[in-house]
Amino acid sequence: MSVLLHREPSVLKLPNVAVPSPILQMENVCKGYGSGVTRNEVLSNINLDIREGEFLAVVGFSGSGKTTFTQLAAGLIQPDQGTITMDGQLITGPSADRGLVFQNYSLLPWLTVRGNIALSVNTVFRNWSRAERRDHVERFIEMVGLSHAAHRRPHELSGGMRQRTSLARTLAMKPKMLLLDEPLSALDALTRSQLGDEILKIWQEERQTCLMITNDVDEAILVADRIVPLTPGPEATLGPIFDVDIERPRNRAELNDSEHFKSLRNAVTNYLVDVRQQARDKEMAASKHLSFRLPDIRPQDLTRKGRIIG
Ligand SMILES: Nc1ncnc2c1ncn2[C@@H]1O[C@H](COP(=O)(O)OP(=O)(O)OP(=O)(O)O)[C@@H](O)[C@H]1O
Repeated sequence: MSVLLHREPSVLKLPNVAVPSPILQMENVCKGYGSGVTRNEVLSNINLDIREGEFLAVVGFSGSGKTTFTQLAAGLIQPDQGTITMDGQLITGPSADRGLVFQNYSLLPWLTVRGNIALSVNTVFRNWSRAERRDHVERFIEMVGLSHAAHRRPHELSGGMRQRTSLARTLAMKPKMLLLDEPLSALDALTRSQLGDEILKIWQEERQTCLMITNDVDEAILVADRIVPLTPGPEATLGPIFDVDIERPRNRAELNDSEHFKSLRNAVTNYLVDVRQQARDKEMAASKHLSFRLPDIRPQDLTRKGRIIG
């Protein structure tokens, strides 16, 4: 096995391998916030095809614009320039086709686990019979291992259980595409790896197209078919695509001993470290040319006779 790095993903030619058609496409997308001197150009010239059925991970540093990227894909915000399409249709707002799981759960506090999931199911599948909807809700509660806690409200759940509920609620709506915005980042290390394994298992069963945003390279390699780094901001953009050609099902413990896993981890990490260093060098060089014009102030003699201080 080898580390495949595609500097030009669009011209990639893989012999005898049919590349699935893209489900979501971003073309020359730019997004910033604010105006005038406070304007912050967050993302610049983002081009990406997300293929039907693939698990794609975007990895980047904190503050580089990962959440902005997910919100654009979800349709919660609009690009300043460029286009984002799903199945060829321009994305102009949120849709049940794209299910979003946030890092902070966003559950309704007055509803139980079952109630939170049922609310979404009842909204999306209005035409189903009551029994169908009930069975569907129970299936997803079971899928995320929360049958024993289905009657509990969010404040009675651990962080991991809340995130499971959030995941089940989104999965139960059967979106064509899952958008996972750092779903594990608020969790402790043990729960993080456990839920990471569960997400992977569920994805292997359901095979929905999945876009996961993360700052954890190991996590990305464990779950993804392809990894794309996001360079540091401002004007963050996507780097080269790394293929994760590691057979599935993948096992976290076995991967740790795999030479291929290690070389891929080094390749992605080195790329991220390099681009961060370049960004810092650029910042340093720019700051050297900065000159400040000091105001022309004449010092006053405050000890002059007759002058009262205090
Ligand atoms: N609504 C907004 N208005 C103004 N600035 C914003 C807004 N949302 C994000 N930003 C700014 O855009 C930049 C990128 O933020 P974003 O949350 O997308 O990054 P991130 O990579 O998800 O960060 P983190 O890893 O810390 O969650 C930051 O400088 C942030 O302050």
